[in-house]
Amino acid sequence: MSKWTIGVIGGSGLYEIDGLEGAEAFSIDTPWGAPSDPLMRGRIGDVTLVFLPRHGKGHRLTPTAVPYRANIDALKRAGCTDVLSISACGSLKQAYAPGDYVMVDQFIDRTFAREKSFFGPGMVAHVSMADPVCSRLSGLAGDAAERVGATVHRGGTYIAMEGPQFSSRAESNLYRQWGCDVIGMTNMPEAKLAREAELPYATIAMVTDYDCWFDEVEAVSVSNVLEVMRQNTERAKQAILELASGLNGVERSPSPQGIETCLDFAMITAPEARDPEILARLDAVAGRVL
Ligand SMILES: CSC[C@H]1O[C@H](OP(=O)(O)O)[C@H](O)[C@@H]1O
Ligand SMILES: Nc1ncnc2[nH]cnc12
Repeated sequence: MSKWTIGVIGGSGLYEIDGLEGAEAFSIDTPWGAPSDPLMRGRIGDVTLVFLPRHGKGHRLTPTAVPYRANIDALKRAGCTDVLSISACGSLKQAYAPGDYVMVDQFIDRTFAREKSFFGPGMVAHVSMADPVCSRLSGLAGDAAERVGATVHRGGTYIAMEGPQFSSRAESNLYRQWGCDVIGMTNMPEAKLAREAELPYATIAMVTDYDCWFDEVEAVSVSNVLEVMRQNTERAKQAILELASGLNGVERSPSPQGIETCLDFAMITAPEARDPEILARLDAVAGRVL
């Protein structure tokens, strides 16, 4: 029977998870450097969870400095079948209030100072990002969050900004005009890299603030983000455990969107033109097809 191994990337305010059977910390080195922190593996029944705090324990890493490639490669090497991100975000819509969860299904990537691909000169690949989120994982995570009492909005566009500064009011209003629902600094290039690694990815965007467009409410600051996260972290942890409990004993079939085989249609470099050094670095991410 095929089992679930869910990688969980914890965002701001979520640096560890407890309540797992057989929990053990472990380190993985990758061809892309070290991940943000040692990983933690544990089980709920026959479901394995692998936890990684995105910014490292103590929140050492800026959104720009998060080693996104190493993190995704490490989760792949750890045997993850799926990756769930938990992220703090600002709301760009009045109806998405602080404390609510948004099950993001689209992204706009406005980051510009990050490595965004495992591929490059000597091994070129173009994966589709038309549907960047695994709808099955997102649906299951949203259901689990609802079961532990969260207000969950299904679907939403997350705009990823470079940061680390928050947006100006003009930017915040522009993103609203673009139809974005929430804003954060980390889900790109994470979602792109997960797709390149053929890992179904979903994110629970936990609204912590109204950014700075809403004149009736104080503009975002770290202290209001952390205050909402403090109230919400326990529920986020419960949602993760509830997701795993719900999948205990459930056979895992491949993602209905074909994400685990997306590299079949993505690689374009002729075999004789491939650079062996890059191929060696792709052993975990693209080993299935190389
Ligand atoms: C502490 S507020 C800004 C910070 O929070 C979000 O991070 P994450 O997605 O890891 O929860 C946001 O993207 C910024 O990095
Ligand atoms: N308003 C906001 N902008 C960017 N990242 C955030 N993370 C939490 N709130 C945010």
